[in-house]
Amino acid sequence: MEITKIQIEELTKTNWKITDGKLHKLFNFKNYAEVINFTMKVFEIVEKHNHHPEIVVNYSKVEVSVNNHEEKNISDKCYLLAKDIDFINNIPSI
Ligand SMILES: C[C@H](O)[C@H](O)[C@H]1CNC2=NC(N)=NC(=O)C2=N1
Repeated sequence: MEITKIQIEELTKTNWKITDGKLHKLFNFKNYAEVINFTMKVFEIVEKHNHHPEIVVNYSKVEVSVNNHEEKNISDKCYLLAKDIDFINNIPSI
């Protein structure tokens, strides 16, 4: 099922954006240790969701992008994954 406008509005409040047809968020951290800690937690929940985002890892930031591969759209699975990633990160990034 495709993501709803209400779900998009909700994710916008925690700085998720839609770029190139994907749900996208940049997470900032103090250092690489924090980056890896966060990324490992993301790997864990991704397997539970069976929905796999693109993850770009940098020294102090992690970029997460997700869409539905076949339909090339953003679905409720993307929404649920984004919510869970926010949950493990706890504090919304700028
Ligand atoms: C067969 C398998 O469940 C699907 O291909 C899943 C796996 N992980 C996925 N991850 C993402 N991001 N999009 C998908 O459409 C997708 N499809």
